[in-house]
Amino acid sequence: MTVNTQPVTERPDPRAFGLPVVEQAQIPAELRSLVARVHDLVDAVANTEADTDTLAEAAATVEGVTGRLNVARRQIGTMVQRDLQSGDVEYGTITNIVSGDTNPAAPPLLLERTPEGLRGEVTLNTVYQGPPGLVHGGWIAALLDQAVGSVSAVETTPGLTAKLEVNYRRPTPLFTPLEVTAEVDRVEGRKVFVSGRIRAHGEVTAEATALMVQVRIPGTETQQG
Ligand SMILES: CCCCCCCCCCCC(=O)SCCNC(=O)CCNC(=O)[C@H](O)C(C)(C)COP(=O)(O)OP(=O)(O)OC[C@H]1O[C@@H](n2cnc3c(N)ncnc32)[C@H](O)[C@@H]1OP(=O)(O)O
Repeated sequence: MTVNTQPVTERPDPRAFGLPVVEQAQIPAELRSLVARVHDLVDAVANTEADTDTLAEAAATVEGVTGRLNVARRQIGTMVQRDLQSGDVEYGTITNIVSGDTNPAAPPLLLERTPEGLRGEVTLNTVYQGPPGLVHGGWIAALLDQAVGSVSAVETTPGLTAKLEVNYRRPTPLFTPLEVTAEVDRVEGRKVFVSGRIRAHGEVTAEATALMVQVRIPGTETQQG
């Protein structure tokens, strides 16, 4: 791996950019429970064949609960600080659609550091369905984008996806543990070349290569190129 970038120890703190940061351990258990219940609710709604009286009652109940929760909303861009088992600190948006702690629509994908990069496991239900019984191709890309973006952020500094190429090798099944891995291949100035894979039953179902461009950090332009 060619490394020509900022040392990891200089990873920017989102607070310096005016973004609120919530420590993962400080997310209340009650909120985590609510997120899990609503995650299950989305699946139930997507698949229900309940009678119309039950549907109308459920809609009214959910509308009421939504109103009560909307009384106090977080600032857009709120970040969560995660302390990885490896001792690294990672920041992500708290509502990130793939891995956000408070997003009931997130599967969620939780990634941990390995000697090669990052690794996580996720099992998707019919909310993520594309073809019958299979994961939607856009969601496969989303999982891979998150994994390669995260490995770039953890191993170098945070960036945005400039280019993502996905090869769909085999159908990716629902209700099956999927292994997601990502690694940094090389770094050239602000350009971080990364790759990722999804495996089901040990077989690669999709793989991606991507270019992440590191975010410009004020005061470091000459180091970053
Ligand atoms: C803290 C939280 C962490 C949290 C952890 C993060 C996990 C998040 C994972 C999800 C990631 C996302 O979804 S990100 C969201 C989707 N992506 C986006 O919205 C990005 C939209 N695009 C952009 O904003 C911009 O194009 C950028 C930032 C990518 C690049 O703009 P820039 O910063 O002005 O840089 P620029 O000078 O143009 O390019 C720098 C170098 O990269 C090359 N380059 C740029 N784009 C491309 C390209 N598509 N293909 C080839 N090469 C390219 C240029 O030629 C140049 O090479 P050279 O001349 O230097 O050789």
